[in-house]
Amino acid sequence: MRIGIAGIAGRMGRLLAEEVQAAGAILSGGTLRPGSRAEPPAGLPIQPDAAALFAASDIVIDFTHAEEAVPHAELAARSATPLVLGSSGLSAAQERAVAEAAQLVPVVHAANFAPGVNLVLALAEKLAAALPAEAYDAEIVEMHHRQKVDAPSGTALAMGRAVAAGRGTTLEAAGMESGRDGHTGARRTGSIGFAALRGGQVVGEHTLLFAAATEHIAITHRSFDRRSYAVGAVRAAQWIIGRRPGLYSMMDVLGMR
Ligand SMILES: NC(=O)C1=CN([C@@H]2O[C@H](COP(=O)(O)OP(=O)(O)OC[C@H]3O[C@@H](n4cnc5c(N)ncnc54)[C@H](OP(=O)(O)O)[C@@H]3O)[C@@H](O)[C@H]2O)C=CC1
Ligand SMILES: O=C(O)C1=N[C@H](C(=O)O)C[C@H](O)C1
Repeated sequence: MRIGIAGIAGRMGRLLAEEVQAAGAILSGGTLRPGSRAEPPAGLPIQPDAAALFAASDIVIDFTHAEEAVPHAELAARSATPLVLGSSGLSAAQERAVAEAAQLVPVVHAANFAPGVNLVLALAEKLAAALPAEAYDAEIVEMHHRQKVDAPSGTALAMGRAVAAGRGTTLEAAGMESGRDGHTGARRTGSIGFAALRGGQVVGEHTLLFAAATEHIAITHRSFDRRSYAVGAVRAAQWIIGRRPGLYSMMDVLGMR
């Protein structure tokens, strides 16, 4: 199996290259951002552009940037090359375009490829179904390294969606309260709150709180090593081969639904 890696010089790209090789797959190459000054990992094949990467690969893994998600999904559909997509911060229109491409080619898009986070997402939905939204306010706090460019994190949004699903609604309908500042007014019942911290080299921390008048429940997931994401993404790449076109999640890969 030939696996290609978009953004091979990135924090995730480098680890993905190692994990593809550790899994015994062939690393068909990687791409750099046009004009990039980043040093690619020594000895790894660099493709001139994304089209060449897709042509040389049986599967492509993309952990780059939201802006690349749609062009990469379209290339995947055109070349019938399954895609494992990890980038976060996609707009609603970008999410829709990826879903459209996934009608033609299998795509795994996950906010977080670490197995533990996916268990937390399942738990979040169950807790939200059991705890009345009128009494238990759902708040999500996340912290990441100072280089992260999008907020709230994709994982925090996935937690919000899981809570909304448990309450029989959507995140959009429930309402997001994000980045509170100034005279915000009182919290709206049923809305889902988000707070994003950035600093140092925190790999990724997420806490989901259900806060009521007399008690609160908190579930925290902490990632200490990006390798758990890379191992999960390579597992998704091995799983996706031979699947029907469609948009899959890490829950599908882990057999959790
Ligand atoms: N789903 C998951 O489990 C996880 C998802 N992520 C997500 O993966 C993405 C990448 O994270 P990370 O590896 O930390 O980021 P980095 O900035 O370290 O790496 C991004 C790589 O993509 C390249 N790139 C290509 N096109 C673009 C573009 N348009 N804008 C910016 N970079 C581009 C960069 O090139 P250059 O080197 O020239 O800048 C770089 O090599 C993020 O969206 C992050 O949120 C991260 C970890 C886990
Ligand atoms: O940018 C990161 O680093 C991470 N991004 C993902 C997200 O936005 O949730 C996953 C993980 O938290 C690390």
